[in-house]
Amino acid sequence: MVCPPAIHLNPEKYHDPLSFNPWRWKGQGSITTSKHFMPFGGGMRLCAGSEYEKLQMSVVLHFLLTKYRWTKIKGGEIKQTLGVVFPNGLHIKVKEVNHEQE
Ligand code: HEM
Repeated sequence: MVCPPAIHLNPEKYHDPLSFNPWRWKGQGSITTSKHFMPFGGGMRLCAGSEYEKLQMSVVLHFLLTKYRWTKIKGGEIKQTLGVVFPNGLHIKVKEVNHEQE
């Protein structure tokens, strides 16, 4: 049995693991499951919804990032527990982008 958060937040494998840095996987190809990266589990218990979920997250993120602008108001401090939590929340203001005015 493995604990994915313990693996994903291992500073011996990932430099500064709590910082938001999607580029840490740049150039590594499309790794879905490895012994150092298993967001959807692995092996016989691999998440049955993993491909569907990756498509859904791509579509949702695409629209959230292209149609809206986000401004941080307060919070956002990360605390490492068994997972990653925001003890004081993360307050953001979301504004729809008006592409005609840009
Ligand atoms: C971001 C979203 C999701 C994440 C991070 C996630 C993660 C996981 C993980 C880590 C496991 C393995 C649990 C274990 O080893 O016991 C799992 C199993 C599973 N997931 Fe997901 N999941 C997600 C979304 C979904 C969705 C949308 C569905 C269904 C439409 C789904 C269906 C399942 C099923 C049926 C299993 C059990 C597979 C088995 O034991 O044979 N998951 N998921």
